[in-house]
Amino acid sequence: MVDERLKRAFAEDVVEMRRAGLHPVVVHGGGPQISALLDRLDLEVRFEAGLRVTTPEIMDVVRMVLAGQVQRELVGLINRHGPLAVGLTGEDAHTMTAERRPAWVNGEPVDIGLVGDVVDVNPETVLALLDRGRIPVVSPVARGGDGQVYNVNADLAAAALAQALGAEKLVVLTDVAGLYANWPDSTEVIDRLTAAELEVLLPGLVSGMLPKMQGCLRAVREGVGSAHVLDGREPHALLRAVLGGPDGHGDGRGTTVVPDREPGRVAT
Ligand SMILES: Nc1ncnc2c1ncn2[C@@H]1O[C@H](COP(=O)(O)OP(=O)(O)O)[C@@H](O)[C@H]1O
Ligand SMILES: CC(=O)N[C@@H](CCC(=O)OP(=O)(O)O)C(=O)O
Repeated sequence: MVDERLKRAFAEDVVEMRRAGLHPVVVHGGGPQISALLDRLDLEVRFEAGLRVTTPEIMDVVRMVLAGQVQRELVGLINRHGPLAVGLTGEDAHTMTAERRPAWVNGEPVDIGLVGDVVDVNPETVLALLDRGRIPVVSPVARGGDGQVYNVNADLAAAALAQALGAEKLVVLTDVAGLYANWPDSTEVIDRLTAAELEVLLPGLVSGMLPKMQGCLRAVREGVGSAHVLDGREPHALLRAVLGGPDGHGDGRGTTVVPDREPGRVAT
């Protein structure tokens, strides 16, 4: 999402999915763009357990960059192909409600400020947009029952929305080839694992991969058919994973997380 060519390819893929009769919903991030503006404003850029330490001042910047810059840009790129994309944040029509998310580092709780966990999703607005043939583009910002606005990690927001929509797939794009088995010592990608296998690996995961895989686990445990971590540096990785492949069910790249018992799979 910081490379013009890749951004255009992503928008094309989403439009192609729509044309193929699927109902894509985009939840975007923007960590690098937020960090760049914080730097310019001389505000601290700090992450704990893969989540940005978010003061009220930083929250204003997060919301401005996500809803005012990254989301607008994606909506614009998709809409080059027709009147398709409509942007919203989790705040709109209470699409997502958040609660302060605690973080633990080495077993100790750390204060990461206004970081939220999605505790409730009202998918009505997203469903209504899908019904009208639109492509919802959702920024991961949500209000709490306390009226406070929270910064939600994009992967966790996507997982919560996928769960509430009963999505067939959660697809997460990142800047590596997938979940590496032995990061940072090796770049051998784990191509497929079950929810139970992922649960075992989770405590050993660090930085941005932790919320990403927590999101994948949550999604497949809560009814999403499968979750995929793909290399977003490869143009059209999304379309290949969703429509490509000999069986029309992905091209086998990246990491796929499947529920513990896949529907239709016969136990042997
Ligand atoms: N096991 C792992 N496999 C792959 N990447 C990992 C792993 N553990 C940590 N990482 C780091 O996580 C990063 C992806 O997370 P993040 O930067 O938050 O991604 P995004 O911006 O795509 O959400 C990778 O660039 C890599 O530095
Ligand atoms: C709580 C938290 O960390 N929120 C993220 C929201 C954006 C995001 O998730 O962006 P990426 O997908 O590019 O990482 C942040 O402030 O960076």
